[in-house]
Amino acid sequence: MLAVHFGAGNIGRGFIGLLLNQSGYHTTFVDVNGEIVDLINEKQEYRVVLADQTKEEVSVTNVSAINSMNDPEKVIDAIVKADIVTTAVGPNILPIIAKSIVAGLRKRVAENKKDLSIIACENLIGGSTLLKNSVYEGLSGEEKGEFDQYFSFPDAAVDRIVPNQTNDDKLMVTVEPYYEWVVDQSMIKGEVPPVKGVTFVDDLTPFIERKLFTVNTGHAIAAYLGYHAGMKTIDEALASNEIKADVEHTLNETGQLLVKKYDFKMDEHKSYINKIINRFLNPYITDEVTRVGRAPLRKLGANDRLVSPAKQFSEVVGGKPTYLAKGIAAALKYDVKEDPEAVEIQELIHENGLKQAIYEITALQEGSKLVDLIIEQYELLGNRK
Ligand SMILES: NC(=O)C1=CN([C@@H]2O[C@H](COP(=O)(O)OP(=O)(O)OC[C@H]3O[C@@H](n4cnc5c(N)ncnc54)[C@H](O)[C@@H]3O)[C@@H](O)[C@H]2O)C=CC1
Ligand SMILES: O=P(O)(O)OC[C@H]1O[C@](O)(CO)[C@@H](O)[C@@H]1O
Repeated sequence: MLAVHFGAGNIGRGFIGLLLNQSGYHTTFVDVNGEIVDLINEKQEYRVVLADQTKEEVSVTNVSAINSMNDPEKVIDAIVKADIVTTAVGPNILPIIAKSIVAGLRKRVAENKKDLSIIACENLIGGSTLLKNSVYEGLSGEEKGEFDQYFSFPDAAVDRIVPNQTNDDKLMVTVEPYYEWVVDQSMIKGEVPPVKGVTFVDDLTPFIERKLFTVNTGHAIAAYLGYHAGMKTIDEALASNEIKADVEHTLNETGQLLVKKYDFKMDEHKSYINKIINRFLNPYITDEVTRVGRAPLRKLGANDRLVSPAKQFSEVVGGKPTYLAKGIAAALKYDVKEDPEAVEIQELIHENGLKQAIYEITALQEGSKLVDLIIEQYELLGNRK
């Protein structure tokens, strides 16, 4: 079996590539990082090491890689032959890789007409659907009909913390032991791809919201408040009782929302929250606040981990989501010079004023009480230490 995976980065090698290998696939990674591509082709294997006391090491074999900048035709041919296509490139890159995917799928329709699932493993709601929309953009009506017949873009939720890697061995990836990969099987046409470790469900929404609004919300709050307090890493941030309490209060807000919306049991959800906070505290992982807080414009988007639960909290639970608003305010103050999205946010605030910038970034509407709450928290936060 052949898997084509876009993005040979941390999650690509450390999570998706690992499970594909353990499920018996040969994985062809597609990436634009020439050094990583060459190393994968030279070594044909890499190591994944668990970040716990065991430091257990697993070897991932049966791998190759294509540099999509140099060999776009090879990518197309790999898609024609693939039994599954997955991605972990970052949400902003999905429209870029859609171009090679559409070319590969067109050739596949012409040559073998076999069913194929294309699964985006990114931190967002409806990632595969977003990729599908980009793929379908340039198709004729007839082509859309053919693609609908053979190709599925099931949405997925992926959860495993893989920090930036600092190993001498450039292919080795250190990962936390925990993982969860949930795929919406109701969106799959034909056979469900046999990937060990994937949970197939008929309705992904509760799973993706539970994960995004707990793991990713909690992590983002720790990152933005940590950065604001002058800290470099997540463990440093959570060593502050004040920030840890802010994370807990925020997850209590998202927890109230999730419990009410999906009828989760409160005690079970509280255990889930505790498990997540313990994952953030993993002493075998050093995770930079600038990695976890990266791309703040995306993270402040209407459907992402901060604004979406804050909006829904007011509608579903009622009352003020004070701690979510504090996290949003901290994200608006995140001014890392090396992060283009952080720079853009600061420019928007500078040029248009805070209120207009919030409307533009979050798509919240004029008159929203949440905007007033965010501004209140923004002022309370003061200057960065
Ligand atoms: N690192 C983590 O703990 C987790 C990350 N994710 C998600 O996985 C995705 C990837 O994240 P990471 O692996 O951390 O990032 P990363 O930066 O380590 O990996 C991204 C890879 O995509 C490659 N890439 C960029 N443009 C490309 C293109 N046009 N074609 C092919 N490859 C391209 C990069 O060269 C890089 O190797 C993101 O959406 C992230 O939200 C999800 C869960 C956990
Ligand atoms: O990958 P993103 O969406 O930029 O955000 C970083 C988040 O992703 C993770 O890497 C894994 O879910 C978390 O560590 C963090 O919450």
